[in-house]
Amino acid sequence: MTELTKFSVLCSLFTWTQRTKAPAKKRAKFRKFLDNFCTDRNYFPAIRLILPNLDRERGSYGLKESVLATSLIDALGMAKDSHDALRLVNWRKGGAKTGANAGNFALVAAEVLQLRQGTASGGLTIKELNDLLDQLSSSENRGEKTLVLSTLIQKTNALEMKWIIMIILKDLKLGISERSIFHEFHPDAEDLFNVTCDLKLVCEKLRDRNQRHKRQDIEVGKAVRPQLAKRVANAADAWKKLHGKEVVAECKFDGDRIQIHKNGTEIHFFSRNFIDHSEYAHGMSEIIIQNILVDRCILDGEMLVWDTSLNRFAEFGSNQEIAKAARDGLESNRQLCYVAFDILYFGDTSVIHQTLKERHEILRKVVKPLKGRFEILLPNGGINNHRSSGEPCWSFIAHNAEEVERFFKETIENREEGIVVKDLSSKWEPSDRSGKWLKLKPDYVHAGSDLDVLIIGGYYGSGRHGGEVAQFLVGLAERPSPNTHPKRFISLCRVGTGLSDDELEAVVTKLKPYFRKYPKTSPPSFYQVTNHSKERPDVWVDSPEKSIILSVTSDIRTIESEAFAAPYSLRFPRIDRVRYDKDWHECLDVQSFIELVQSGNGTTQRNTEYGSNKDSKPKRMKSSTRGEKKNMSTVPSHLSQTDVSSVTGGSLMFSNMMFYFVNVPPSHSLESFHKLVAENGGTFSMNLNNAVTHCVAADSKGFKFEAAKRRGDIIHYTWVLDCCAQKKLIPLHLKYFLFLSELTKKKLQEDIDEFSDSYYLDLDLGDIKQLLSNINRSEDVSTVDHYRKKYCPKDKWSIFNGCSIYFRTTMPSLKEDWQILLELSSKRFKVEVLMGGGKVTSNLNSATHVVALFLPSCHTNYEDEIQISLQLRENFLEERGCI
Ligand SMILES: Nc1ncnc2c1ncn2[C@@H]1O[C@H](COP(=O)(O)OP(=O)(O)OP(=O)(O)O)[C@@H](O)[C@H]1O
Repeated sequence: MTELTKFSVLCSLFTWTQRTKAPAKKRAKFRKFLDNFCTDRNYFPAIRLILPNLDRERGSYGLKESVLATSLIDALGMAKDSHDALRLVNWRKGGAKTGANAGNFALVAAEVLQLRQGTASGGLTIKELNDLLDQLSSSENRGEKTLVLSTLIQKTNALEMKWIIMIILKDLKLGISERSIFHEFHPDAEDLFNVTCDLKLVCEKLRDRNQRHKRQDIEVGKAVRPQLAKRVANAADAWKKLHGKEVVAECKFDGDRIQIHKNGTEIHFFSRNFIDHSEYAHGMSEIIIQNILVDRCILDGEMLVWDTSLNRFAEFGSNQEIAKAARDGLESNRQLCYVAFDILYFGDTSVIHQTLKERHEILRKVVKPLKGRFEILLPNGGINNHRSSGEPCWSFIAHNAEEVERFFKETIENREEGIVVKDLSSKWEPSDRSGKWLKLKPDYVHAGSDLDVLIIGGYYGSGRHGGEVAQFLVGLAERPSPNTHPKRFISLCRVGTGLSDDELEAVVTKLKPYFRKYPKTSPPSFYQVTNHSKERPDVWVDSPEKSIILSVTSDIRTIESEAFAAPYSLRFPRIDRVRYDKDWHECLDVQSFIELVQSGNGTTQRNTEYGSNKDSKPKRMKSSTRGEKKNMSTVPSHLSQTDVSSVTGGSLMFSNMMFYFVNVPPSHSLESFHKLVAENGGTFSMNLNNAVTHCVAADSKGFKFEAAKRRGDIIHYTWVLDCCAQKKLIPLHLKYFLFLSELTKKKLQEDIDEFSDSYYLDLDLGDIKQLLSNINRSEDVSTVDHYRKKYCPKDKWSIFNGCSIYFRTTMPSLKEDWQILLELSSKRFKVEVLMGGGKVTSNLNSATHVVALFLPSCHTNYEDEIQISLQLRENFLEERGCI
């Protein structure tokens, strides 16, 4: 009898399975357990404890490690500040005693429990345990949960309690896959589970291992394990894999994968983990009922949020918030929107065995789309119909790899997550990831030196990294006043991946002396942080000037962040490398970060165009839970609009043009350019958006420049100045381009050489200078240096190589004729310097040497000085082997 079997038997099976390496032996032992202890073939009570993550009969326990720790402390009646209580709370770090177990909550708990529970089994049966776990999941507050936990503690020993904790945390770490357990249980178990997601049903229907089960089709009301996509490296790869097939390429929407089951007025919203998300019902059920034209149906798709004011999908992460707002009847310009990309069932038949092409046709007939609320994704029609012309479409039939590649690029430029390429002749198969759907996502963006962040805190790891800091809280600098170092750092994100174990250890070892714990409510004052639990590190770096810079990369998209103090956080951040070569104060500042996010993020750009009546603020920044962010300006000073209200009109030469200044030369301010543009009838944007017609820059460096390059041509700022000086629109000769896009290059291929030099346009001296300065000469310079060193190491033609010499020739109260003499002699010296490969400079600041010339005219003391300076000169020449 399964239910009367002692839980200790199951514990022995767990312990044995965990220790045994050979998969076959593990499976054999599991079979033995089923045959010997489940003689009544009532398998579910035991199997739900073996595969707790698949059991949907019991609701969630609402107990993750930290709540479980405090509940156990109460259940055991321990003082909160006792040594063992702290070990439970700090389970990731562990204590001296827990060393090896740090990072594994169940093991740390078992150590603590061992001292209190002893080793004798409490004799709990499988039925009693299941009843108590039912109580635990249905109890509504922590007090009730604590009572159930204390009953469990009374009826078990430490070993049994350890396994119960693992069941509650839904991860037994047995080292045997779900698939092996299913296969050993019954050859059809996995298939049946995939189409029903119902463990109880699987256990009940497949009691006889020798009796095969007729392949079951999907049913309305029972979640199906979703078909998945396989990742490919690039469009060519995708094309190769689907060779000869008819292929549809679709945008990869970034929301929650949701299966909608409609049965009359009964609607379910099943997630990938087959949880029914009833919170979507308030915002969506009515729409689903009215716009699905059949009574029974299963749709596959993505739940997203549509922003009606921006007319686009909102960034990932707001589904729950908007679902709650819909439930509470709150007005908002954002609403839930379901995008159906497939149909699995309609009427009274499953259609997963039909081809995708056929399913698309069914989808078209069955769903009446509603803009921004309920969309269908079809290559011809559906959501594609309301994209404005010029915008990339959401889905299309691809004819070659180049088309897929272009679509992928457009989608990424539009800041979507990626694309999914599908075989139109394929069936829909539950849980399949064999390659009928291929996903293409952008690689991490290598921000290079631009995304340099400072480590400000550390989190203890779990498992292999238990007991040591394994992740970091990183921050950006608050922009310091000129010529000073930053004084405060603003939390940006938590990052843990990217470093090898050795690299991680090296960083942690270096920082260890500066790791300090601070009370939860008062973190170090030099960090601006939130009180969000996700952010709170286990230790802080208590002196930023001792900390280390990390270069991080991330998915190209950022997210608005409530957890961290910076207005945006990074999505899927990774450590690119540790920047031991950089000082702590060389960390990126938050305003530059905002600038680079906004320069590349379509969702934040619409309202920032000069001349529009719209609100000119960039995207609203969410306030943190405790309002720390309120003190920070949402619009950094360099992003705030230039006030051009007082500008009086000049020409209209820039009319119909919108300028975006990537950067400006030090000699000019951004405002001055904005004013020039406005004076001449143009408009400007603070961000790089689709309306910008002219991207202008002074310098081809930086993240913003890279972002602008991805979009197209970049013009040198001198063009704007030249137009204004000549009061006419000068043709955009090639010399005015700082960067030419491939498209423009192609167009101009017949007119220019590799350095963008025109074959037939006449150039003046200024043009040539400009052209030369556009050429990256670093390689040429190093080649010249190489030959100079090789062939004339101490030659008189290169004695002044590398010197930049400033001549002081003016002297106060010098007679005119003496002054002429002095200048004549300095001329000779200057020629000498030039002949020796040096430079003469008139800028004292850039000089490597200063030469003062004196004449024995008005003051006798000068004679001494002449002697000294001549002597100096001789020494100098001698040093260089000239004398
Ligand atoms: N047009 C689409 N077709 C299929 N899946 C889509 C589409 N748009 C968005 N998706 C999402 O992409 C997922 C498919 O990718 P995959 O199967 O690899 O899921 P994943 O493991 O969650 O991957 P990722 O982390 O890349 O989203 C689906 O689960 C779904 O949520």
